[in-house]
Amino acid sequence: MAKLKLTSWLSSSQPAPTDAEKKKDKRRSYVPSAFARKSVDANGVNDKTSSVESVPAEPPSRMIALAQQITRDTEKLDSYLKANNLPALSYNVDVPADFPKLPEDIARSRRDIIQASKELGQLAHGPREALRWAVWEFLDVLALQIINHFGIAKLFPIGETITLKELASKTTLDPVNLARAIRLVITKGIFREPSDGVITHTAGSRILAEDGDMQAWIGFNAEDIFPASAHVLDSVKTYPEATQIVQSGFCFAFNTVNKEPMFVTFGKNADRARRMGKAMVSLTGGEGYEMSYLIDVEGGGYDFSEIDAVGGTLVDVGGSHGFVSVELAKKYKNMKFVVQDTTKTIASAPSPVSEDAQVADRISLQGHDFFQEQVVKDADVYFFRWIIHNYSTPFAVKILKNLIPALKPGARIVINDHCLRDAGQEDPWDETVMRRMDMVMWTLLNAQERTEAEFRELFKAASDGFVFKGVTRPKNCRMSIIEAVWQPKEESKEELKEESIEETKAEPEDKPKEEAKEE
Ligand SMILES: C[S@@+](CC[C@H](N)C(=O)[O-])C[C@H]1O[C@@H](n2cnc3c(N)ncnc32)[C@H](O)[C@@H]1O
Repeated sequence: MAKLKLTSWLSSSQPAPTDAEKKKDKRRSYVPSAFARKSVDANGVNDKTSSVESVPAEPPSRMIALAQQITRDTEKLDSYLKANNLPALSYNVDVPADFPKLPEDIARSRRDIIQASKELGQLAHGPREALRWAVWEFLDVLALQIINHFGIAKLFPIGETITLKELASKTTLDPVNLARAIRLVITKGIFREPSDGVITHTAGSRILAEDGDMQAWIGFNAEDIFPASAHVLDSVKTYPEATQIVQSGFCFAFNTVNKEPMFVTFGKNADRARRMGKAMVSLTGGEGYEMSYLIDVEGGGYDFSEIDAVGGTLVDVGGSHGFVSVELAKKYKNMKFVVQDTTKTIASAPSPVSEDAQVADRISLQGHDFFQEQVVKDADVYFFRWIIHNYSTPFAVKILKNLIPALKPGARIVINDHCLRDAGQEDPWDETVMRRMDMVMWTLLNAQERTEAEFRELFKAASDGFVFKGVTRPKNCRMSIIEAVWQPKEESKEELKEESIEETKAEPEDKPKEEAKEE
């Protein structure tokens, strides 16, 4: 097995790494950086994300500054809503579930309100009490898990009331237990109790009642990720290097350690697999993840027009049912697409893949395991969306290496994933979401989100023939576009090809091939 060429944070002046340290290094290409915020004010707040104006003489306290900012931004948002005949914001059952697309400055105000009010609340709690109760947030998830699992929101009509007793009679839940769970979610604006023991809907409970994808999102998070997250500690205590997909918190939670990865477990349970699929639909339809960001070139999406002009081919590796390729094919009328996924996933894809024959005729679907050598030779683009973040470094490197025998000079590798910025450099809410996603990857798959430097290292570890082009990110989108181009030194391609084939036979330790076979 060829050695991974990863930058080590242990400089040569330091003692030689132990075996355990070497194993840890395999997981991620560690890039020292990041804990120092670039621009922090005297109160420890990142001034890049705060639009509080400084007053030269005697600055207001942080709390006052935050409160003033909240007032200013709230007035701005409220005026915009009024000017556009949009309903005032409330928990009322009839308010729209989503904001319309807002102009940039109003969207900025909205984000600042969210962040500033969170910070103000923290300050008002004080450090000790804020910490004490931060760790109890999992209990909110528990209550939501119960409410969602038993479909409580669907049990009585929107706009009507129901007694807790009657509501309980429609479930197998004990009325006292139902009341306990429902009264905790009420503190989050989900349902309301206008009089003792009488429940009615809010906008939040209405979504829970009507949005099947949101039910799946909550179910997947509360019933799969939540128990799995409670076992990450077991997993890292047992396997500190945390690189193997069959040794994740998920595997510990569901008794599949060293047996099968999560994808295989889900492949054996149609309901769970469907729930995860719908949860992904909910996520990718949500703010910051819409597919339009990839397509909209003016907004920073990827420009495939050169490839389209020559009728080139894009391979959508791990492309599920091909919905990304379908959207691309609608915009690029000459390109061809090969969507690859596990045989099981491909078998369940809609046929035709699109109602539009001009689109469908240019898209073919193919069962292919990306832990095997790439079978589509000389394509122009190999595209990975939401794939590389599912794997720790040894696996991700292997996926890239498996491309090499198929690559022609100039072939592009385009990854569409999160790309983490240095700590404190992201919009605070986006940073929270992206770092939580990083924890989800760890929990489920011993995988990770990556920084630009880590993506660069990943390509470098796979082969020097990959020339890293960099990372772009469409405005307001959380996902980035990471690109490398295959430009091998003449003599190295054969060598790399042999190396890749050898590694397909040998590594990584937990036999990823089984994953694709069973899926
Ligand atoms: C998170 S989904 C991403 C799907 C799609 N690219 C998207 O943007 O939504 C990961 C996909 O990888 C597929 N997959 C998992 N293991 C695979 C393997 N070994 N070979 C090919 N596809 C695989 C799964 O079936 C799933 O469709």
